[in-house]
Amino acid sequence: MWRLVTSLTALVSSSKSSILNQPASTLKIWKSLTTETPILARHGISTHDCTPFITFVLGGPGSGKGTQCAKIVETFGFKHLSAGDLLRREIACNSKYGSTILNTIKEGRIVPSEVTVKLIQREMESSDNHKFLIDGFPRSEENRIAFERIMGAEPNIVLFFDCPEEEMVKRVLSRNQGRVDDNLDTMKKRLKVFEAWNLPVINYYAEKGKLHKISALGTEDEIFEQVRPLFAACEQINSKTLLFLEGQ
Ligand SMILES: Nc1ncnc2c1ncn2[C@@H]1O[C@H](COP(=O)(O)OP(=O)(O)O)[C@@H](O)[C@H]1O
Ligand SMILES: Nc1ccn([C@H]2C[C@H](O)[C@@H](COP(=O)(O)OP(=O)(O)O)O2)c(=O)n1
Ligand SMILES: [Mg+2]
Repeated sequence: MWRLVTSLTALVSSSKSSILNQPASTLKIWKSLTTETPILARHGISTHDCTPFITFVLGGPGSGKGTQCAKIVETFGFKHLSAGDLLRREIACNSKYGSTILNTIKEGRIVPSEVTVKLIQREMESSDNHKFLIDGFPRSEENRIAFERIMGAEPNIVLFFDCPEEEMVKRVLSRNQGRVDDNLDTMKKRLKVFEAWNLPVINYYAEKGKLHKISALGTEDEIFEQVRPLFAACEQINSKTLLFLEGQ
């Protein structure tokens, strides 16, 4: 359950994290509680009042978004929603949008926002979890605005895996998952699309003070050590807030 808003300032400044490329004073996080406790009940806080905690996970193709999301899920219990996976599922089940999505993905372009947001919405609304990692979304300002309009929500934090193009190309070409877009031709187009459409979204969240830029070079574990402090800080807030409530 997600409810109170707490400032991370103290926690972040004591975490010695190098990933926070913004003043800690601008960082706000919603308190997360996954279970109803007597302490909460005494304070009139119910799990029915849930507001989701939303993390957008951005980065170029092959920057390691999916790999790091799996680690966040395993360590912090988030629900992982990969926009690309949801779209590929539509192709696989021959939905009415299937062939349009397939052609768009092959050409390295972005699927119309209405389609992608509806898929994300369906998953969020049917999930018992309230902590979401939305991976590979928003990929354009149009995506971002459609999400805000349809869901009436904004992300609490945004991760950006910053990776040199050369490394992204290398990783995508050796990904070996049988994806129709993992070839040099589509990859070149995807990199152009990333620069033209995704970078403005990244800049938007940087200006809003929500962006956490992470260097995507290094081993998977080294990269996760940059990610971990962010979510660990959220967990620390949970326990501190509970202790605070307990003292009331
Ligand atoms: N830190 C890393 N170093 C080397 N290869 C990586 C790293 N992280 C992920 N990979 C590999 O690179 C490929 C792309 O990673 P993936 O998580 O699918 O990226 P994205 O979701 O951003 O496209 C995968 O084959 C993955 O195993
Ligand atoms: N928000 C999104 C996310 C993905 N897509 C489409 C277009 C993308 O090139 C493909 C693949 O996305 P995916 O996030 O799975 O790709 P990477 O993991 O970054 O390689 O899906 C989209 O149209 N809109
Ligand atoms: Mg991915």
